[in-house]
Amino acid sequence: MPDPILELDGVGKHFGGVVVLQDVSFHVARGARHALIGPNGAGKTTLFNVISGVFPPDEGTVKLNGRDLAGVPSRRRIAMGMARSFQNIRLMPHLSVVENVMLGQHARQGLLGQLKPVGLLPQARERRAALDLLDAFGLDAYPGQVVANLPYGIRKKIEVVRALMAEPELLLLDEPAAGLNPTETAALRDFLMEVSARGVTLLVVEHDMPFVNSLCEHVTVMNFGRLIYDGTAAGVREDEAVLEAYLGHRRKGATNAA
Ligand SMILES: Nc1ncnc2c1ncn2[C@@H]1O[C@H](COP(=O)(O)OP(=O)(O)OP(=O)(O)O)[C@@H](O)[C@H]1O
Repeated sequence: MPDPILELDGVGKHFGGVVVLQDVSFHVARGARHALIGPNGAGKTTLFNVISGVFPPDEGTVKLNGRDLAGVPSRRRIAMGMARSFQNIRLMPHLSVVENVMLGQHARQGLLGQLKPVGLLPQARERRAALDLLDAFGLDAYPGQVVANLPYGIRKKIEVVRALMAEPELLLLDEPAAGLNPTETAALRDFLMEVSARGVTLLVVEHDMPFVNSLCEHVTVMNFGRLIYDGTAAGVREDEAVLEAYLGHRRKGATNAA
């Protein structure tokens, strides 16, 4: 791959005696919309935690823009260009939309966890940047509204916009379509296409396969902590190891012991 933004090489992780990730190696191309899929318990969230620096791998390396991230804490990774939005929305429900988006700037500075809402809310420049971002993504109807009062699909978009305040080159999205109805899912897909068109690389963990197929051109599949497929989204539908992982299909001629 000519210009990877993210490189994983031989990543392993165990919790006590349980091996959760084993020899995971793949690259994410700069500018890609790349999905990471696999059955429940395959290790996807654990891998996201290793990539974003929640905990270190036991083996292997993770590189961002060619730089080894060993020992680099999460907040520093954000400053280096990596942002993450979580499966369960982590917006502050009692704050307004624009205030929540402004907090994304503090995430870049490593302050999100230390902020006391309202009292330390920052300045006009950051408010302007947040408003511009909301405007750019068609969310200009919402800045003053309290997040708790908004539909789930809109809150999902706001969470992504907040992550964009950190001006990431690489955005990690953990099950962005979970809990959305089909209309909201389609709107989120269009929204993420727009984010991608602005040059942000997307790495997306997702169970919703129609959503994956309509958003991502590259798919990596994990099963039992190992990588079983890494290639085009079109090819994944034909791959026997993937079919077997999801559906329990047996290859022709395979024995029960195989
Ligand atoms: N802190 C931990 N301690 C022990 N085991 C863990 C820990 N975190 C995850 N695991 C185990 O690691 C395996 C992989 O979990 P992980 O959450 O990464 O999978 P996943 O692919 O994200 O699953 P899902 O699609 O259900 O979210 C599971 O068997 C899980 O029980």
